[in-house]
Amino acid sequence: MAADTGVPNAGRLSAIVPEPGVRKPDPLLVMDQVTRTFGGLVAVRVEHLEVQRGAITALIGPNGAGKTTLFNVVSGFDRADGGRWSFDGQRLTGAPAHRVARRGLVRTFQLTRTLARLTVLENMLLAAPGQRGERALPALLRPLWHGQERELERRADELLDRFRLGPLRDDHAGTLSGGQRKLLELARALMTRPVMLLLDEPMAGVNPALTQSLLGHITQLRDEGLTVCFVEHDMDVVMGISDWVAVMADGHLVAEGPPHTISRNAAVVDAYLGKRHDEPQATGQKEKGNGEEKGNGEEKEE
Ligand SMILES: Nc1ncnc2c1ncn2[C@@H]1O[C@H](COP(=O)(O)OP(=O)(O)OP(=O)(O)O)[C@@H](O)[C@H]1O
Repeated sequence: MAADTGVPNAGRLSAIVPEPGVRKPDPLLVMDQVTRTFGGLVAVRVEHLEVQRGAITALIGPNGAGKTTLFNVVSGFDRADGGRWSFDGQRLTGAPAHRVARRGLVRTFQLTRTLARLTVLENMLLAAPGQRGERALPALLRPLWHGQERELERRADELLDRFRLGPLRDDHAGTLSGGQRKLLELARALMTRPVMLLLDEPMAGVNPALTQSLLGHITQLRDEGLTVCFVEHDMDVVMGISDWVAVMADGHLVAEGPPHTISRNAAVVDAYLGKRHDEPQATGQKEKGNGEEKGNGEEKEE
């Protein structure tokens, strides 16, 4: 089990009482009374949630539980109706996405945001200034090729090699398979040298071989000190790499604990009872025959 790997901060979670809102020994992200409503619908009402530094935390829950909305709010891609949250001891409440990213908290999206008509390398470089206005970036890219941005290119190449995308650096992102796009999304997120990653369904639509590769990369990043929180529906994935699992249902945090305790938790069983597990999301639909999956060539921008 990942919690017993001897990774210091992740391992410290095993001593904690598994209950919703429990305090962690070394919390990096702390949320209090975070609320987001849409009309009359309460999408998120999380009283207290702490994410342990240096650990992999899975955020699970049935469809519509509020997981993505919570990610959106704390990463500055959506506004909250109330509540406060801090990162590394500093208030982060209401900060816009670019400022959140600059502070070291970077998120990826359910539908990969790689831009199909840019090359793999360009996709990497446009992540570098801090994930701001991607539409403005083609203009920004030109000066990137000169002067001080060489260092960014070096970092991009290093990351592409790490994720085995080096040979594809000059290909258009639209020609990558769905799984390769997921790898590119992860590599891009690392361009800003984040402290913590919020990954929204990083394995959705990815074939088993690439899932293993992604899991290996995420575990390795944790072992290097990165904090990871990810939304996932596949319980094998959750059990395989999580140090800790937080469970949401109907906007609330209903359970927390080490992965092996979660499936036996009554509140979790209640939350899932009668609810259907998610289908893989739109990107990376699997292609029969060669075990490799292809994207549809065009990315949906969010
Ligand atoms: N922009 C929006 N406008 C209206 N309702 C929304 C909006 N975004 C989310 N919701 C609603 O808020 C609730 C929580 O949605 P959210 O996408 O956060 O759930 P989730 O746990 O991520 O679900 P899934 O696992 O299916 O992605 C759902 O009822 C959803 O329909």
